[in-house]
Amino acid sequence: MTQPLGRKSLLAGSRLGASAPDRTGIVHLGLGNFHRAHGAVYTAQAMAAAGGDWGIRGFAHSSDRVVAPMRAQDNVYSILQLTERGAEAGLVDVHRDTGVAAQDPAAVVDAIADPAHRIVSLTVSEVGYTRDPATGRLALDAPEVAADLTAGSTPRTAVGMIARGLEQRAASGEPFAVLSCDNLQSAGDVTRAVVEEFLQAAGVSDDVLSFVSSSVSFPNGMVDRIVPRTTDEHSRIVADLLGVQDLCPVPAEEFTMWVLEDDFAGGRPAWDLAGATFSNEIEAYEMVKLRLLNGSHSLIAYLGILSGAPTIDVAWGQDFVREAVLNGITDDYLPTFTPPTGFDADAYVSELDARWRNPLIGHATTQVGTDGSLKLLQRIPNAALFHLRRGDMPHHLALCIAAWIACVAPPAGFTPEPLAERIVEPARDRLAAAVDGAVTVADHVRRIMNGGFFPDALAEQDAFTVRVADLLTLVVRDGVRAAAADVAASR
Ligand SMILES: NC(=O)c1ccc[n+]([C@@H]2O[C@H](COP(=O)([O-])OP(=O)(O)OC[C@H]3O[C@@H](n4cnc5c(N)ncnc54)[C@H](O)[C@@H]3O)[C@@H](O)[C@H]2O)c1
Ligand SMILES: O=P(O)(O)OC[C@@H](O)[C@@H](O)[C@H](O)[C@H](O)CO
Repeated sequence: MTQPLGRKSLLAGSRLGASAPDRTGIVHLGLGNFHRAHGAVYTAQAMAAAGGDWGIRGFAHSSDRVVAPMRAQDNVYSILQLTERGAEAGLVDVHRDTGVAAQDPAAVVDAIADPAHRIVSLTVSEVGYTRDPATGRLALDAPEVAADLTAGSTPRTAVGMIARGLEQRAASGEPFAVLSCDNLQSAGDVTRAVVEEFLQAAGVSDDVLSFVSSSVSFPNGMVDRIVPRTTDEHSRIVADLLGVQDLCPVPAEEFTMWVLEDDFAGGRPAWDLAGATFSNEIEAYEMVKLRLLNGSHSLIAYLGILSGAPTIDVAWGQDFVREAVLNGITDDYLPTFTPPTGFDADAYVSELDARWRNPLIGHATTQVGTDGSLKLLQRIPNAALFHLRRGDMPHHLALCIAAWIACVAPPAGFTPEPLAERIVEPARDRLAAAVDGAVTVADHVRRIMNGGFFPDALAEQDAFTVRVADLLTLVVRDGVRAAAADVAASR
């Protein structure tokens, strides 16, 4: 009989952060699995190595799915590391308080304003930045942003809560850092831009704007660890390994990486002692991660879903997927950026192969394929434009978009594998409205490419739209393997 997990229970395995004080120095927005297996672990390790009042006050965005079990076990939880050698579990004890932003958004605003806190970190997913896909700027017309900007309202979006928190904080003048840990290109710069756009639209004083520009830093960074959703099986393995019943364990691969700009206006934990790298080459690291890993991940996911593969390792085990992805890395991604000093592309790709092959991870293709309308923006347009502006066709990037459309906005008469229905796609209704009445696949694709789902610069590239349409036609008529074969033959 296993006992419930909590600070007072008998604990087995390694426990990170056990000696941490109760004071909190970091506010975290987005208490999902990634933060709990990445930033939280680095912070616990940094505190174990060097101390500091860096305990985390964590907020989930809207549901208590994670918060309720976290609270029931004193905010302690386990990481289940799924390695080629088998599973290993350890406990993380670094969250000192948890809550749900939607239930008490004012608490988030106050926590950001509280001078004791020196960092707000974010894993709110690409959706959480409330940006307009066509312009990349804060979506001032989106109903949730407009509501946050209404005078006297309590903000509910992540950007609104941060902006109002900084507005309050300006009174104390205490320096602060806003640290995005989402898969965004130039994550810090993007976050600063949307927060400042919010403050300007809200008509705050010049003093507040000058506080944010001079005393609040928005470091850029690259985050990497594959962290799937938790299943009952993960809980069972943790119970076996640790002898405790954890209600919210987090499964994760062994690999972990964090590269950051060292620009924390109010100080930071000793994350370097926990294995994080501080570098001035963040953009280069981001390119490697967002294009080679995330861009390829999307292609594996959509080709996998269209061929009935439920997980990344199963999709990756298919020759046509491996061929498309590896050729896509060589032809379409690697030429588009200057990698960081000392980067070894062959070694990186071989490590990716091992990570995607890991059968214990069970990373659902539908999880990776979720929110594609926002994720693909980080992974495809800039790389595609690099080639198109030189007169070259990035066939694999076109294939990725065609496969995404086949999954989430299939043309009339085409029904993708049932897995496709499990993809959470916030733009599904808008996509359906855009293609309503389309008579040909070419028309279907043109309406999407020109419908505000992609940056205008990509929408203007007619040849790319035509190539996406050709590939979608092949998917519909002959299947996804035929489309991938056409891409292979076009190299
Ligand atoms: N899981 C991974 O492998 C991984 C790896 C690297 C980076 N990331 C980054 O972390 C993000 C979260 O991943 P996860 O695995 O924790 O996912 P998750 O589904 O467990 O958590 C998503 C989090 O985003 C929050 N969120 C969702 N919509 C929001 C909105 N509109 N506004 C504010 N918050 C919102 C949710 O409350 C939740 O905390 C990813 O989108 C990605 O940017 C994840
Ligand atoms: O995390 P997302 O939702 O942005 O994208 C899904 C995957 O591509 C991603 O989670 C990777 O697993 C991760 O970025 C690896 O570090």
